[in-house]
Amino acid sequence: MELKGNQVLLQSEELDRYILETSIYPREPKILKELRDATASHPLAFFGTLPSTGQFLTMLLNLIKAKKTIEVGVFTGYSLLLTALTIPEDGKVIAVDKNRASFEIGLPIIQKSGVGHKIDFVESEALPLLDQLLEKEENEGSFDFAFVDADKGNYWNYHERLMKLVKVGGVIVYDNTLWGGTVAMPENLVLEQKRKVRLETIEFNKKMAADTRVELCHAPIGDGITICRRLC
Ligand SMILES: C[S@@+](CC[C@H](N)C(=O)[O-])C[C@H]1O[C@@H](n2cnc3c(N)ncnc32)[C@H](O)[C@@H]1O
Ligand SMILES: O=c1cc(-c2ccc(O)cc2)oc2c(O)c(O)ccc12
Repeated sequence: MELKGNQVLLQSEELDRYILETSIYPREPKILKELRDATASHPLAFFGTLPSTGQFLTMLLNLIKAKKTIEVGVFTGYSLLLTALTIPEDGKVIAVDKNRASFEIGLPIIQKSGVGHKIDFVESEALPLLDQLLEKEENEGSFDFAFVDADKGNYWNYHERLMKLVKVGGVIVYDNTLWGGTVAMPENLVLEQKRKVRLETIEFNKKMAADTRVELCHAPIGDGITICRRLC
């Protein structure tokens, strides 16, 4: 069956709600909830990183003690704000999005949070920005962490660049890599508007699975996330 709405990959929406209400919403920082609420009336509100994914990203950032990070795909800033809240006072997140207007919806909340100074937002297509970062030798292997949540057809292009920017032992997370569960469905059961990204995601997942440069974990959190750790 096609997955819709909040893209629940679990056995039931009730189980998804159970996890949210038991373990996620009560621990979600108030300022992130505020940003989520400010995004709720946006016609593309479903773009926002899911709180389940956000909670996992926060734990991962803490576990690896991430200090210098990159984010590709900001929208109104949910994952960006959680990153800035989690990295240390002298940490930095370089965030790129081709659309500044959506970032500006979250900006007043980010400014109020007191962690805005850790954020360098760049309005740009992501590929040229990553290429620009790579032009400076000092950026190579200098990032602890990257989160990618933008155009799915470019994920492999982002991966090739991020593999040079992230240090050996650093972590890259890709969002939406189960694409509402459609990656495992026959095409004829998938809504027409989801088919292109489904094929792009299947192709990306195949390439990632074969990439021996990384340790890999493909986890059914949120809309599916792929976590990879650079090995060499
Ligand atoms: C799903 S949203 C990101 C959600 C965000 N992580 C959050 O927590 O709310 C995807 C974003 O990627 C941006 N985007 C899509 N293609 C892009 C590209 N080629 N370069 C830069 N940004 C892009 C869109 O403008 C959009 O804001
Ligand atoms: O419904 C979407 C669509 C996208 C998307 C598709 C194609 C692009 O070039 C950029 C973005 O991304 C989404 C996403 O990241 C998400 O978490 C939920 C829904 C969608």
